[in-house]
Amino acid sequence: MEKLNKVFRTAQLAAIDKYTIEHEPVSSLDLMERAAGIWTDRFLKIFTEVAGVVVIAGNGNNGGDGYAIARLLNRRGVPVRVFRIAGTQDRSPDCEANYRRWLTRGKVEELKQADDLVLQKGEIVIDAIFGSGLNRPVTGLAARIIKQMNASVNRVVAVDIPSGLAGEDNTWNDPETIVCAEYTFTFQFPKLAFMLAENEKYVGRWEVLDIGLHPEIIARQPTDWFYTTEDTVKAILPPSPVFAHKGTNGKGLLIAGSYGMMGAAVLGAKAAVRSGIGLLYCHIPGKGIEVIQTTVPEAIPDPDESAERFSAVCKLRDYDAIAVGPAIGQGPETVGGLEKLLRTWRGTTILDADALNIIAEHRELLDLLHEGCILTPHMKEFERLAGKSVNDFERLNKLSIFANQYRVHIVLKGAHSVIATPDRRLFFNMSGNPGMAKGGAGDVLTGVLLALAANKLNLLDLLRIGVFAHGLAGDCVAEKEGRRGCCAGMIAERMGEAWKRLEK
Ligand SMILES: NC(=O)C1=CN([C@@H]2O[C@H](COP(=O)(O)OP(=O)(O)OC[C@H]3O[C@@H](n4cnc5c(N)ncnc54)[C@H](O)[C@@H]3O)[C@@H](O)[C@H]2O)[C@H](O)CC1
Ligand SMILES: [K+]
Repeated sequence: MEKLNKVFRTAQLAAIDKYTIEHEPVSSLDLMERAAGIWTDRFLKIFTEVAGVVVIAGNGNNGGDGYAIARLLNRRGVPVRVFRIAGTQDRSPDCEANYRRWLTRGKVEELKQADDLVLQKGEIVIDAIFGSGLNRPVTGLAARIIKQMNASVNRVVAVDIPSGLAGEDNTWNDPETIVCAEYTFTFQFPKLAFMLAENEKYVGRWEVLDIGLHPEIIARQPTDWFYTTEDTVKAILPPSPVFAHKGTNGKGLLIAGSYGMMGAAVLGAKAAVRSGIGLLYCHIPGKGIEVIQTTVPEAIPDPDESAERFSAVCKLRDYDAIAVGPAIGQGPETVGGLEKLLRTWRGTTILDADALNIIAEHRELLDLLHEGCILTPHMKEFERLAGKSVNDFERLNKLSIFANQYRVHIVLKGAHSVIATPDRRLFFNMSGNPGMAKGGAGDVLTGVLLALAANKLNLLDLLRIGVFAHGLAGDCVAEKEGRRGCCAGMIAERMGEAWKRLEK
C-alpha cells in the first residue's frame, strides 16, 4: 500500500496533535516527552562530539520541547545551559511543566538583552524559541536575540522549525529575524517552507522525525501537498512483466538535437534505453544519424528532412509517447514542426527545453496543450511561460495555477523538483543532490520520463517514479564519484543502478 507522505499547513498541526492525544490516548505532556526523546536521540546520532549545548527556550510548546531536550541531554552527560527570553508571555502548560522539571537539574538564565547571550567556543545552540505556532514576524528582544545567534560562529540546530520561519509563506517575513540553522530536526511532517531553495539558509539540512502521531488523523486531514521518497516509489513502481517482449514495453519517440547540438539527443536516448523502453525512435536532424547510431545503437534513427534541425515528423508511428524539445532550437521550421506535432499527436507528450521556449514565445500554442502533456521546465523556462515571481513560494503558486489552467502536468526542476497536477496537487521530490545541477541533466530526465510514458504508466505515477529515479541515479553517481565530478552522462549511465534499487 502506498504511504502518502503528506505536507500539512502548520495551522493544521494542532488538530493532528489533539486527535493523537485524545485517541492514542496519550497526555500532551507525554507526547512532548516522546518528541523530545526522539529529537535528542537523533541529535546525538548526528552530533557525536558535543562539548556542550545552549538551549534557548521560548514560552510555547516549542520551548517546552527545548526544556525537555535540555533535561534529556543533561541526563546523557552533555553539559547544558538554558536561556529564556525576558519579559515574554506566560509559558504554555506543557512548557511550564518541563521548565519546572528542568529546574530540578539546572538553572535558567534570563536574556534581558541580546548581549546577554554569550556563547562558549564549541557550544551548540539548540533553537527552541518558536515552532509551528509562530503567527507573525518576530520583533523586539526575540528578534535581537535571533540576530545575535545568527552572528555567532556557533553551530545552531533547530527544534521542529527554525524560529521565525513561517511554515508556508515567508513573503512578508523579515529575513534578519529568522534563525539560520545548520540542521533542523522536524516533527512528523516536513513544512512546505523546507522545500523551497530560498529557505535553505534558515533550515539547513533537515530530517523528519516520526513521533507517532495518529495514522487515522494523518490519513483524514486533507492536503494538496505531498513528498516522494524511496518507499513511495517502491510501492507504485509496477513489476517488470515476466513475459515481456519489446512491444509490451512500449514504443517512444524522442525529438531532440540540432546540428552541432546532438549531445542532448544522445543523453536523452541513453537514459530512455536504460529506463525500460521497448523501442526507442530518435527523431534527429539528417546530419545527426551517425552520432545517434554510434553512441546509442539501441535507438532507431528517424531522420528529419532537414539536415540541420527538427522541421516535421513525417511518419507518426503507433507511438505510446513522444518527448520533444532538448536542443531543437527555436527556428521557424522548428516552430512549425512543433505546432504540427501538437495538432496531430494527442497522446502522452513530454515537452522540454526549446519546446517550452517556443511555446513561451508563440503563446497561441498554449491552446494546443492537452491532458496528455507533461511540461518539464527549469526555473527560467517556467518564468518564460508564466512570468517572473518575487520568490519561490509565489512561483509555486503560479505553477499550480498554470497546471490547473492548461490541464497539464508540470515538473518544475530544482533542488526539490516539484510535480504539479491539473487538480492543483504538488508532489515534492526527495532524491538528488547539488552535483546534478549540470548541463544535460534535464535531457536525461526527459529520456527517463519518455521510457516510463511508453510503458503506459499513468502520468502522476510515472512522474513521481521518473523524477525520483533520476535523482537517485544522481545520488548513486555522487556516492561513488563525489558531487563535483557528477555529469549528465554519468547520471544516464547510472539509471540502471537506480532502477535496481527501486525494483522489488
Ligand atoms: N507536532 C506535534 O504534534 C507536536 C509539536 N510540539 C511542539 O509544539 C510546537 C508548537 O507549539 P505552539 O505552542 O503551538 O507554538 P510555539 O512553540 O511556536 O509558540 C508560539 C507562541 O508564541 C506566540 N507567538 C507566535 N508568534 C509570535 C511572535 N512573532 N512573537 C512573539 N510571540 C509569538 C504564540 O501565540 C504562541 O504562544 C511545535 O513547533 C513543536 O515544537 C510538541 O512538543 C510535540 C508534538
Ligand atoms: K525552533
